[in-house]
Parts: sequence; C-alpha cells; structure tokens
Amino acid sequence: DAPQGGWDIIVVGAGPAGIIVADRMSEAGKKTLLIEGGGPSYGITGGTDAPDWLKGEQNVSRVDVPGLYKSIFADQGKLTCQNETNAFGGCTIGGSSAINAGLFFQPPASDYDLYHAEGWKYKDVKPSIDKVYAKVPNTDIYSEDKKLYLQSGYDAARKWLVDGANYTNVNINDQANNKEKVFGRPIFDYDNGQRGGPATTYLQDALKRNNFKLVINTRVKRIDRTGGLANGVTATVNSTDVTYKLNPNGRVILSGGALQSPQLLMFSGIGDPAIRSNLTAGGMLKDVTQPWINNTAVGDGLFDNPNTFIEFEGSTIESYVYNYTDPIEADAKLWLDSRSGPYSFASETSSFWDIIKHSDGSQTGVQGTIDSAGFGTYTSNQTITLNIYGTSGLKSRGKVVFNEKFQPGASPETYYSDPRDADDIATFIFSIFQKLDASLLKPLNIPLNSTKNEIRDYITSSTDYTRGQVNHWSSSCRIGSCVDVNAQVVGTNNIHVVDGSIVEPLTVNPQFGIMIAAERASELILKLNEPPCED
Ligand SMILES: Cc1cc2nc3c(=O)[nH]c(=O)nc-3n(C[C@H](O)[C@H](O)[C@H](O)COP(=O)(O)OP(=O)(O)OC[C@H]3O[C@@H](n4cnc5c(N)ncnc54)[C@H](O)[C@@H]3O)c2cc1C
Repeated sequence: DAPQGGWDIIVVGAGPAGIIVADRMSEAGKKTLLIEGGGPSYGITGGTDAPDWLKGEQNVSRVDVPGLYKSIFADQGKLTCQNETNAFGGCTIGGSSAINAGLFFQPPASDYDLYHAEGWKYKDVKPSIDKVYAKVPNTDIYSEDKKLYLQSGYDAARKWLVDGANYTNVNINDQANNKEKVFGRPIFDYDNGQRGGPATTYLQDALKRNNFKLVINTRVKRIDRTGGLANGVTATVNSTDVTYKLNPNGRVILSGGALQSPQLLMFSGIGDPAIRSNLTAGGMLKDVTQPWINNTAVGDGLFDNPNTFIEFEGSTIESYVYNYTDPIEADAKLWLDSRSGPYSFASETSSFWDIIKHSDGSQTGVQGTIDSAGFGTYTSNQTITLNIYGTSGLKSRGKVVFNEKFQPGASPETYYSDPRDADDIATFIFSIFQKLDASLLKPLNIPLNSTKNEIRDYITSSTDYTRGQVNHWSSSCRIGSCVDVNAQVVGTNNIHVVDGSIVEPLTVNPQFGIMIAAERASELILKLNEPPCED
C-alpha cells in the first residue's frame, strides 16, 4: 500500500522513543507511520553486516552481538549518523540503541521529583516505568550459561569501593532510587545473550498490526504546516521528495533524538528567531512558505555527560580486548553455541554512583563505570578503564548548533561552562582516590595523591582521556519551555517532540529514562482528544 496516504500519526525517527510511541499509537488504533532515515540494523530488521565468524548464524548481524559494541568506533558501517550529525550516534532502526553498550539503568525517583515538570513527577511516570519493565527484559546475568566473565576488574573495584570506601553492594535496578555510595554489576537490556531493546520488543509488536507501517532509508526534511498546524511531512527517498499526509486531527511526533529533532523543527521554520538568517542564507528554509514560529527553547539546554577516563593498572587485573574479525576461538564458540562468554556483554563489569550535596540543598549525581581493558597509550594486559561521568544536577547547559553543512552538534558550553560541575566531579574522584590502595589499582594518567584542584585542572584540560563526548544527548527541548506537558511544541497545534530532547539530565545512562518518557508522552498524547484546529 502507498504510505503517502492519510495517517493519524507520523513518527519521525525509529530510535528507542520513536519505536515506543509508534507502538503505543498503533496499539490504540491510530493509523501510524514510523519514518526512519537509516536502514536495517539487528538481524531481525534485515541487517546483514557481520564479520565472517558470524556469517553462518541465522538472523544475526554485528548489532546482535553485545561484545562487538566497541567495534562501532573503528568501523561505523552504515549504522551511524556520520553524514547527518556533527556528533556520534546511531542512525538506523533502533537509533543509538542499536549501537550502544546496552547499559539499562532505571533513573531514581529524585530525577523526576527534583528536575522534571508537573505531570512528570515520579508518581506520574511510575506506571510508565512498569510498562518498560513489562516489555523489555533486563538482567545483570547476561551470559546464557549464567556464568560471570572477565571479573578481575569487578573484583578489584569491589574491594576498593565496597570493602574500602563504604559503598553498598546492590542490584542497581532493584534499588534504583538509591544512588548514594552504591556499587553493583551493570544491568543490560540484552535478551538471551543478544542485544535486545525496543527494536526486538516494541517494534516487533507494532509490525504485527495492519495499521502500522515502518519506512526506512527515508529522511524527513521538513514538517509541512499551515501556521502551527502540521498537515504532513516531506522526506527524501532515493534523492526524490515524497510527501506523507496527515488525516484531519492527525499529529506529527518528532523522535529524531536530542540533536536531530530540534534540527527538524528549525528546518521547518520553528525555533529561535536568532538562527533564522543563518538558515535562510544557507538555503535551508527555501521551501518553508509559512511564517516562522518563535520558540527560543528549541535546541536550548542541550546536555551530555562530561567524561573522564582514568586508566588503572593492577597485579590482579587481566584485561580483555574484544576483536571484531578474529575473536579468541573459544570465546567465539561460546557465543555461537550458547550465547555465552565475553561476547554476551559489552565489556562493562561494574558501575557505581554517589551524590555530591551542596549547602543550598541542591545536589549533583556522579557515576563510575569500569571497562575490561585499557585505553589510549595504557593498554598493557593488566589495565582497565574507569569512566567517570557527571550526571543529574549539573548546571552547564549547551545548545544545538549547526556546522557548515548544517549538521547539528553541541555548542562548547555543553561541558563545564558552569565551574561547579568540574568541582563536583573532582570532589568525587578525590574522595574515591583517598580510599584507594595503589597496590590494588594504580592510576596511570593522573597521580593517586593529586589534590582536588589538580584533579579539576586535569579533567577540564583537553587530552585523550578528558572532556570526552559521551553522546548521551538530552534536554534540548525541555518540558515547560520548548514543549508543554503533553510534549507538544509550544506555538504549534499538533507537533510533538518525544525523545531524549524532553528528558532532563538523568543520574544514569539515558536510554531507560528516554523509554519512560516515550511511554508517558504516549499516554498524554492519546488523551488529547480535542481535534486540533487552525489558528
Ligand atoms: C556509542 C553510544 C553508546 C551509548 N551507550 C549507552 C548505554 O549503554 N546505555 C544507555 O542508556 N544509553 C547509551 N547511549 C545513549 C542512548 O543510546 C541514547 O540516549 C538513546 O538511543 C537516544 O534515544 P532517542 O530515541 O532520543 O534517539 P536516537 O537513538 O538518537 O534515535 C533517533 C533516530 O531518529 C532518526 N532520525 C533523526 N532525524 C531524522 C529525520 N529527519 N528523518 C528520519 N529519521 C530521523 C535517526 O536516524 C535515529 O535512528 C549510548 C549512545 C551512544 C552513541
């Protein structure tokens, strides 16, 4: 059937949020079109990109193997947004959930109660959390043989933090609300030793419905609108423009991620008027015939976790480096025969959190995640990497800005523009260093006896280990300013944003929280029964 016809709901972008919102809309009986700019990813979606050792497996691509996670940084294939954004991310079925590590942590209640708008407090989103759990399996025992692999880093970190620094050893999602001095094994959204997530669950449910259609390799250029009322979208398929039309009372939902949804709004003539002349000069608005809609919050407040790598060496550590083309034969066999072994997870062996409290009552979340190998010039077979993030409560806010190709990326203020952020992260590193015995783990890129100020100067300096982009994009179209409580873009009648853009900076890696937001927004949008009308 021709997808151009009348749709009740057009969702742009098949990342975690877009898949969920499209599934829920079609489940409610709405004729729903999900448009994805990228192509197949997981084997089940038609993805076939794979190293030779995987070629005999049915319906399995590189995407399905958790242990091939890091290969994406060396060989992006057709899975990433390298031609679309000035940042790293997935542009394929599943969005970044098809290329990420699969860490799947429930945000604490405080993320909603402290930072989110009315209508989005913990009591409001709790049913959405339950819905995510009901659809997506998640586990801290990912290997199908139930054995734990590559545990030398976990053992050393537990000794350091639990035995030495008074961290409590917890199941991270069972005690999701506790983020003060907690340590535990990472939780992943894998399913039977393979990558799971929205594309293997929600999307498969939606695809069974007659009123749902997914189109891929189709990039939306703009929303077609009369004033604030969207009538459809125009996309490019094989270099040709195609228009998809909405039914009367229909809605467009942008789920392109926190960089690309603001981009699409601006390309449709909705955003901060200050950007308008730049877009006009670049020819980006030549097909927008309607007056510009002012919304200065589009693209404003962009967040990503500031990142520091700390490399450690220890006599008990056995590093493990994953290999895309030539895995250790026994390890490849374990995965192929029984979805077990090191390739059944993405290399993170432990994770921990703390909270930095301020005298004004505010607080900052800080997180550590330990990987199975060294990085940069520290790659002996006794090294591991600790990733340190600042998380919720950070004060630096960036903007979505365009490069010369009009690809969206982050403005420099995204990281450390408020000095408190670096101070908080340095406080965290200093406090755990105070409890570390160098004979267990010796930091290699920053001395163990550094002062807090030295740590702060190091993490804010530009090196291969500091100021890294984590690509956990969020918060660029926040509820209460850019969109209203129903995730409807302020100044429009039927245009919504549902993805990382509407989520405040979270204490944990963002995918789970973005999925919660998609569930919550779906409920709210389905309640908007009033037909939208033209102004
Ligand atoms: C390398 C990496 C590792 C990560 N690891 C983790 C992790 O372990 N745990 C975790 O919680 N988070 C992780 N993240 C972050 C997480 O994956 C993202 O936060 C999440 O996927 C964002 O979801 P989203 O729905 O907002 O958008 P995205 O995942 O960005 O999906 C947006 C989709 O929309 C499509 N799209 C955009 N614009 C258009 C358009 N105009 N027309 C058509 N299609 C369009 C894109 O192609 C893309 O497929 C990681 C991210 C990266 C990049």
